[in-house]
Amino acid sequence: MNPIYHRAHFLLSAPHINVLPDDLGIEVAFAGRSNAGKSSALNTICNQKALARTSKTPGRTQQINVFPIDDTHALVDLPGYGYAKVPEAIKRQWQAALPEYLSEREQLRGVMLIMDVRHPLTEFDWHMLDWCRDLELPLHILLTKADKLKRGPGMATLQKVRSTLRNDYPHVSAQLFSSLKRTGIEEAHAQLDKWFGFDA
Ligand SMILES: Nc1nc2c(ncn2[C@@H]2O[C@H](COP(=O)(O)OP(=O)(O)OP(=O)(O)O)[C@@H](O)[C@H]2O)c(=O)[nH]1
Repeated sequence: MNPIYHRAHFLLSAPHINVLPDDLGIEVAFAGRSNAGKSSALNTICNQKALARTSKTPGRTQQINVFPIDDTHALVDLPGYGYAKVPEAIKRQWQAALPEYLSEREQLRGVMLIMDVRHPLTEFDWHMLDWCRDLELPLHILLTKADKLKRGPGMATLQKVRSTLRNDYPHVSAQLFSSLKRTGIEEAHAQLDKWFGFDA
């Protein structure tokens, strides 16, 4: 487990990718369908209770939140996707901005895609998978809320996701995760270490 992630701290919320600062160094983005458990996963990975606000009300994460770890490495929390109460115009704006961010953000090294293990590979997830594949951007799936399933069904879901993606999505890896039980943290840290170059 790499304690460097415990140093993550909130820097800013950006309403649009155009106003993100350019000098963040290497960046890893966290994406996910609204309510998948993205904020909780970020908090767990960074060992902080309220780094990214978690909420039982889906969709509170409507801005791009930036959490530097140090001067040259940052975690970026992208808005939760698919929240019903967000006005259509904002949804459309974000739908257009997301692929733009993925394609134009030069310092972006990888994407952590958070899925609820009970509802993996939603329509939004497939868009993310396709965009990242087209850009040859590595993507790692956290199948979170794994505590909601027994070990057998959890492992079966993981194997199913891996085998579904194996042939057509070579830049994708996947793991089980639980913020509640704090499982899968080491594996998630190892993936981040790789992207940030902390494993060298
Ligand atoms: N059992 C269990 N519940 C979880 C886990 N992670 C998140 N939750 C719950 O799922 C709900 C949504 O979690 P959040 O982390 O706020 O989800 P989010 O994806 O950031 O949601 P948005 O703000 O809409 O983007 C909350 O009620 C959490 O307590 C987990 O690992 N296990």
